[in-house]
Amino acid sequence: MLMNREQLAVYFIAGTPNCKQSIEETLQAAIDGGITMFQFREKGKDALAGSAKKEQAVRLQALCREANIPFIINDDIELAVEIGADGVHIGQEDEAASSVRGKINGGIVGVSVHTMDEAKKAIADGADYVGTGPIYQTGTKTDTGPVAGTALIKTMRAQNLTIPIVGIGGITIDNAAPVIAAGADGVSIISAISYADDVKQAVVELQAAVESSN
Ligand SMILES: Nc1nc(C(F)(F)F)ncc1COP(=O)(O)OP(=O)(O)O
Ligand SMILES: [Mg+2]
Repeated sequence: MLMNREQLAVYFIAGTPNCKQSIEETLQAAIDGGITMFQFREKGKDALAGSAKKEQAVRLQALCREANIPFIINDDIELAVEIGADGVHIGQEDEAASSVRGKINGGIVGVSVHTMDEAKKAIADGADYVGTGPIYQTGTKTDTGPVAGTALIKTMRAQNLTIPIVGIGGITIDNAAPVIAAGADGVSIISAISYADDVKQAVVELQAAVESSN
């Protein structure tokens, strides 16, 4: 699936451990609010595995297909290939984007980067977008590096790297605008959506925050 940078605008990421309600209800409400891309990141305590994880992925993939938004799987390349996901997101400890691209025939490949060298390697390897952070303090990912702010986003743009960039880590309605102002094409959100009292409204407000700073 070809990706355009506008699809990164409000990129919802979630796994079953991150959701108050059922992940299906949360995802559908987020879709109704206007998310532009979804990533199934089934990680951490109580995360599903094996056939339960695959069946959950297939149900979420169907919701995304119905809404015509890309369905991305984090880390689990084999599962992405098996169910025909629209793409994968990989970290520095996974195989290179170049070899992943070969496996997901035309799917989207996103890479987590924390330095200019990692960003340049991801670009050379053919990544469709890079994710960088944590922009702010995050409560979700326990093994993050130090809070990075928007420095790497600004540096990448200052050096005329044009690859689509999404910021991640502690982003909320109130602090999303600076991420876009720094040069990111979108924001990746877990808790500010999945734990919102009104998921749909939270997405609507995030979309407005992103659009206001474009
Ligand atoms: N899942 C992610 N998605 C993004 C995206 F760009 F989509 F916002 N950025 C970063 C991550 C972090 O992924 P994770 O598997 O927890 O850690 P690591 O990067 O160390 O593999
Ligand atoms: Mg990973």
